[in-house]
Amino acid sequence: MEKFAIETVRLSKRYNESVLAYEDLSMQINEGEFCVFVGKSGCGKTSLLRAFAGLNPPTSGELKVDGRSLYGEKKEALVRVAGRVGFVFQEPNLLPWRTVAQNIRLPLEATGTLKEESRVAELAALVGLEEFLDAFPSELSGGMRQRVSLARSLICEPRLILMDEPFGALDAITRENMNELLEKVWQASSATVVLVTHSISEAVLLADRIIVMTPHPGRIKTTYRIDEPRPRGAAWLAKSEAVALSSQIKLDLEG
Ligand SMILES: Nc1ncnc2c1ncn2[C@@H]1O[C@H](COP(=O)(O)OP(=O)(O)OP(=O)(O)O)[C@@H](O)[C@H]1O
Repeated sequence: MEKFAIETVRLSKRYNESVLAYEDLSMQINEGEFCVFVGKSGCGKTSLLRAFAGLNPPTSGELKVDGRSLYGEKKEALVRVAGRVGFVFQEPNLLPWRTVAQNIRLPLEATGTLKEESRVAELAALVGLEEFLDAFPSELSGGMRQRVSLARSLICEPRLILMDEPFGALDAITRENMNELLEKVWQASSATVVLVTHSISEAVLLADRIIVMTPHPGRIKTTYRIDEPRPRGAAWLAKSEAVALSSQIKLDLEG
């Protein structure tokens, strides 16, 4: 039987009388799946991602992460999930006075799991920063900083990695490199990834499944499954199937 990393039933979030961020979202994200949300600004993607992380309770509906009701009465589900979720934001949010190694290590200190220290060098190597362990964020490019942020999100061996427009601030070539790296990191980790992006090509390149949302309030408009083998690379994006899918998603977003 398929295990779900995330399951929602009619999930909604209302901030106040005039702002309904997302509404009636029912979905199941499988364990190990790479699921990408695409939608215009304001369709509630960040609010939803933060709900998955245990940081922003929905107003109604059911949300299960790893089989447990996240905001139910038993708060231990929230605590359990918090330790096993990696979060990557648009900005790398590194502490400028700490080195690369010290930034990657931060979640270990926060959770008191210092025994996993050897993973710092291992993860720095995975994201290609083994030579920069002692460098400070000010000495790194934007792409390198985001690679530190990615390594930091992996340090607690998360079962679920939530990514909110992680490469939106990077130039096109660095972004392509980061996409390749992310696919590699995901395959090595077997974690579930939920990625929010405005980039259709990024979604088509990386996703097992794309969920297109409509804005005000955010609802699921369409879902696409992509079975193309990995690693995909630019050759996949040039295939007629990928081009047609990208055009369809563009139409969905405009419609
Ligand atoms: N704390 C809050 N209080 C009130 N309204 C909020 C709050 N956070 C978000 N909103 C509103 O909820 C709606 C959804 O916001 P959210 O940031 O989740 O959307 P988004 O799809 O991630 O947008 P973007 O792509 O621009 O990041 C927006 O109208 C936003 O202004």
